[in-house]
Amino acid sequence: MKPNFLRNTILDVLIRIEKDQGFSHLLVDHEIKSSGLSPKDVNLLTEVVYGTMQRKITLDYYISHFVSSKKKLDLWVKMLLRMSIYQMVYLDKVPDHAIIHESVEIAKQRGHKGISGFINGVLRSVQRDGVPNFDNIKDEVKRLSIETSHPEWLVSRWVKEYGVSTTKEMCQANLMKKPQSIRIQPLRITREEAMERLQNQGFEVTASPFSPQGIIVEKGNILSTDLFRDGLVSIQDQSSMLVGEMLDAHPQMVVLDACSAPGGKATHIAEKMENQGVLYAYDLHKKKANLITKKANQLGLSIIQANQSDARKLQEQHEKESFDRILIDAPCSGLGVIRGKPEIKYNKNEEDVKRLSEIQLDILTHVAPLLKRDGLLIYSTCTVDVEENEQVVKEFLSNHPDFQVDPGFFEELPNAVQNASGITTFGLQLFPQSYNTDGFFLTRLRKH
Ligand SMILES: C[S@@+](CC[C@H](N)C(=O)[O-])C[C@H]1O[C@@H](n2cnc3c(N)ncnc32)[C@H](O)[C@@H]1O
Repeated sequence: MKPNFLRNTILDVLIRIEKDQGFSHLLVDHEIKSSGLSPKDVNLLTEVVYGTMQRKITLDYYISHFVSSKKKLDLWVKMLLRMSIYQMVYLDKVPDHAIIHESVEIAKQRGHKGISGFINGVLRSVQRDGVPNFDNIKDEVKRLSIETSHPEWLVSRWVKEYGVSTTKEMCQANLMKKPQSIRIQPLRITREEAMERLQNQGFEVTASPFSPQGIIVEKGNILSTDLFRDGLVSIQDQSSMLVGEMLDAHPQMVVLDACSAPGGKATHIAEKMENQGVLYAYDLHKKKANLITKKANQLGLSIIQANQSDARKLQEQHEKESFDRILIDAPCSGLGVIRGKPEIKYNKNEEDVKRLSEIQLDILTHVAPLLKRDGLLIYSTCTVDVEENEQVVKEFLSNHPDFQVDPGFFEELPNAVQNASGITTFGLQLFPQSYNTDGFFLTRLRKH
């Protein structure tokens, strides 16, 4: 292996995420599979890549105290400073002098002597003086933006939508790790048996209060287990499990999942239907639609018919009022899943939110006629934003007097979320800080 291989790899991944606006989880997964790193190095790579991405704005604030704003930094130099300062401030695994030494070596390999001297100077100043605090930033939104590394437009928007204290908690929660959760395939294994088998393999697990199929995995890598390999469990955030729980799908029903890939919720619904009936699952992209079939096969679920289609054109293939249940898990800005995909907070903007809310309403409007009378439709997103969630539902209802938010929805929510702070007349907004889940919105509409 080349000298400083691990840190050079981390630097390359960070540069690619920034330059190509790549997804951190895909790039990290690719690197883990192809680089032959040891489990210990994989942990450090994951921690430093995600941590540096999560704290980008804060790290740039620190850097601005040691480097004149007039100095133009190459991307790799900026990234090397960010990842080095991240390790010095937030991790205690490696001593500062070792971090500085390695960073200077990398700078020598990639640049000229002046650059390695510059890196050495900045990092030694950080080591000597420590990083600045945020006390002198008087504007609250700006301070929160820099302290928790969320862009100012987003902090300001959340403050308007949810108030200062919820926003503060949300921004801070977005910097924390979230436990993984899994869902058992109940036609193959019980929750008790799965928990026992995992405990026997050294996992720390607890039963999810969101779903009788859910298990929270506090510690351990589920991907390496036979349970996962053999399709007895699948990975799913607890918030997403609420969809399958609340759709109230039964065996022999005809169900539509209009925006379905990669099929996490479709497979849950098929499990609820005990693999009897039919579940049509569509996605705009053919490649993604294939993922649904793959997942269904892994879990031994044969009632899912996955195909490519634009949800807005499904009336060309299906009769009006032909579905007992419909799920619209709409494309969204993803502001609820920042913990797992930190680049989202930097790549999205207010125009994206507006554009997506128009698409969401359009999909809802075109799919709604397919629902039978007295049927149920769930609208959900993995975002935290009023315009994409409550406003879309409000607008849809104002144009569709034959639909209402199903009062039974609120009554049937699991006890754990009965008093959630995000409940409004339009549905349930889960905040990441409330139950240590993704940020997620769902509501259930009934057609009369
Ligand atoms: C939030 S994801 C769905 C996640 C999925 N329900 C699950 O649980 O695995 C939204 C999906 O909608 C798809 N999509 C976007 N626009 C669409 C459209 N007009 N019609 C159908 N699918 C669409 C995207 O490709 C994406 O896979």
